[in-house]
Amino acid sequence: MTGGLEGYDAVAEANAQKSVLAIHWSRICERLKAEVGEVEYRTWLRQITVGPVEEDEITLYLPTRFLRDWVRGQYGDRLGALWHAEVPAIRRVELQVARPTAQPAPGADAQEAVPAPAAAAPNEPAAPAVAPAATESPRQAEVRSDLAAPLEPRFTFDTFIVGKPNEFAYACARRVAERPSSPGFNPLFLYGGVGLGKTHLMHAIGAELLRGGKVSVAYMSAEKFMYRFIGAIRSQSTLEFKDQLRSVDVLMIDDLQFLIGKDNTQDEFFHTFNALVDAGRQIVVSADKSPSDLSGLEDRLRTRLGCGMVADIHATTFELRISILEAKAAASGVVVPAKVLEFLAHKITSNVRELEGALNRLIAHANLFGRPVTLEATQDVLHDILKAHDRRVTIEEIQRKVAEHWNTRLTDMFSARRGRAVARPRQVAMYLAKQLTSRSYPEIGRKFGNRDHTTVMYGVTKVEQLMAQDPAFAEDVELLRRMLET
Ligand SMILES: Nc1ncnc2c1ncn2[C@@H]1O[C@H](COP(=O)(O)OP(=O)(O)OP(=O)(O)O)[C@@H](O)[C@H]1O
Repeated sequence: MTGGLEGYDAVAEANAQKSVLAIHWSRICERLKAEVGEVEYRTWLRQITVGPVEEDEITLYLPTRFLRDWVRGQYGDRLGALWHAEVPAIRRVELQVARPTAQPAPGADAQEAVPAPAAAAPNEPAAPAVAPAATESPRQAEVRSDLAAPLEPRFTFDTFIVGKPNEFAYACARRVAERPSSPGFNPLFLYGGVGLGKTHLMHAIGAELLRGGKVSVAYMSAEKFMYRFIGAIRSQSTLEFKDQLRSVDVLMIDDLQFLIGKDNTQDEFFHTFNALVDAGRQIVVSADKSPSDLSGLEDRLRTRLGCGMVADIHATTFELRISILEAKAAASGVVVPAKVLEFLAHKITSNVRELEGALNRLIAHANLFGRPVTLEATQDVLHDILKAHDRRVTIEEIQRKVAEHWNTRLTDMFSARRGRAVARPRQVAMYLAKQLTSRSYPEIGRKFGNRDHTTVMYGVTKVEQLMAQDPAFAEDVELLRRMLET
């Protein structure tokens, strides 16, 4: 944790450029996916990695000449236009062949990726040793953007509202941010239901640590961890991946429950975990359940996870919801009457993400039309969200009804089977889940056998397209919707 070495500025600048480009790139990828569809995207575009920008030209890398030529021929112009729209200073895209070392495109991670083959077991890398880049460069305050996701600037301790349900988790997070690797607090295990602030607290720890000193922080979801790991096996760079991970001061892994059933990745995580803790580095993990309730994780991992500090975040109380709404309304600069805040806090009790989403919509509406926020306007603008909350259709109910209707097995809603006979009803159930509940794409994905949110987005779009093309199919879906609504 030393710093101030020669070359620091250049490294810091390069890192800053990398993380800014990564943000632009992830937006471009979302657009590309929407334009060309998931399958095309995964076949041709997901392997692109972003290189440097020089003057008005950005370099993008592809792993083989064939892919490079294909992408250049089919998508070269579109890539150029999308980059220019994102970053007007970029006018040209240069496609080159290179082994990927930069951050791959979001979703580079096959959603239903085959776990690592036995021949490439995590602890027996077949690859030749690759020099660990991270340990060679001067250590500095950095988010390891080469390795992990950028931190969300909104998620700080200052913007986290503390109340009874989360005060213990908040205090533990603060303590870790102030004194990482303290005995009794390593690992810090945060758990609780969806949308209650686990990710927010993890990012806040990261932001605070970066503010305070020369420390390298890597935050990533467990899902990303797995895909990075699989990617490293495929590209025969597991040793490099391990070295990168083990060179950070603080490793934060979000939504650990994703690793349930992914034995090879669990194994790798376990070894990384031990190596880091033994070297006095801090680990922070979040999950939807406590370590002891995470059945499906290996016992030795659950035991180690529970060895430090375990802190839960409980469901919100009315008081906490009001405090959060007040703070967010005040930060927006739009006047939201107390009775509207109370109405929202009464109606939307599921989690903070939904509460925040509803308030944001009201604020956006007020800004757009320049009208004051009133209770009547709230009921009107949020009628779909409020209806979903009144009706309380669950995703499980939707899955059951859809499976019955198409005469498929309920388990196929969660299975990895992809044949059209099972995939289509699954997509319809995803579509109805999006329409009839206020769940987010990632939450829906989790309910469908831990699928990626992009799979859900693709499924929803597919059903919309089919409904537009095929009136009989549209009628079927509408019928199901009506049955579920009543
Ligand atoms: N106490 C809080 N104060 C302010 N904002 C909060 C609080 N709790 C949650 N939020 C906000 O709610 C949203 C969802 O929180 P977050 O993503 O941290 O949830 P999570 O527990 O990680 O959910 P998931 O299990 O889905 O990953 C974020 O925008 C976050 O800023």
